[in-house]
Amino acid sequence: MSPTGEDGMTRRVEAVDWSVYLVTDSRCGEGRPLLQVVEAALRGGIGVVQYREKQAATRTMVREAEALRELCEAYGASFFVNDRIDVALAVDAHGVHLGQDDMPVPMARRLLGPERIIGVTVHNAEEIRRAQAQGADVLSIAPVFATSTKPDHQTPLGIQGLRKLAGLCERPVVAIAGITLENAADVIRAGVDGVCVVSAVMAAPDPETAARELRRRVEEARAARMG
Ligand SMILES: Cc1ncc(COP(=O)(O)OP(=O)(O)O)c(N)n1
Ligand SMILES: Cc1ncsc1CCOP(=O)(O)O
Ligand SMILES: [Mg+2]
Repeated sequence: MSPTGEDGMTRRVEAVDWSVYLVTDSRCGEGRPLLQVVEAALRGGIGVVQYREKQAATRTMVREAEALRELCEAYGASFFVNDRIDVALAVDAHGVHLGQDDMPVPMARRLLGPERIIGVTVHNAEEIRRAQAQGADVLSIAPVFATSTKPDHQTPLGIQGLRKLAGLCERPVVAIAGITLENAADVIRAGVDGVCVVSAVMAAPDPETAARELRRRVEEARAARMG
């Protein structure tokens, strides 16, 4: 399959730009419409958007997810749905993101087919080994730092813990939790391909500038890492 589908969206995992990965949370947008905040973030250079909505009715979710998928398409970004394989399929998302309590990867693969991307949250070496063996396409190491955005998170790994786990990953790998403009470069230097953020962009007074500045710091840190 070509990196870009007929609709202009990037479909192959190798072609996804993981640098700055926005996970949405409608409670973090300071009352602003979700689409408005995400569009500003896309203008600032977000490469991946994940629709993460825990409470809404399914009808609301498919409406919002479809609108976000179209927006991502317009900006050449990739679009994922958190947890909900049915919603991902209904709106033709690039893929889904699954945690350790969500649909197991082999079952998700049967439902999604070979071409949609499956991302998996990993907290330790055993989860990395299993996710890779089961064919996850991208790993998200969590939690790097403490965050109030997901209060039920596990004990934070810190930069040293992140570095150890990132070294075990043979697939694209990102990191999440408590990532801000101030620590994004340290996270990239620990060996991941991108940073995932909720509040650093969703709650920023100016989400476009926040996304642009995050991207600049990620690119600088990656360039320095490569020497
Ligand atoms: C990119 C990314 N990484 C981690 C998570 C968390 O997934 P999960 O552990 O299933 O928790 P919920 O987000 O479902 O509460 C994520 N969503 N995205
Ligand atoms: C979805 C998710 N999974 C682990 S932490 C987290 C939330 C991260 O939010 P923030 O970027 O605001 O710390
Ligand atoms: Mg989940």
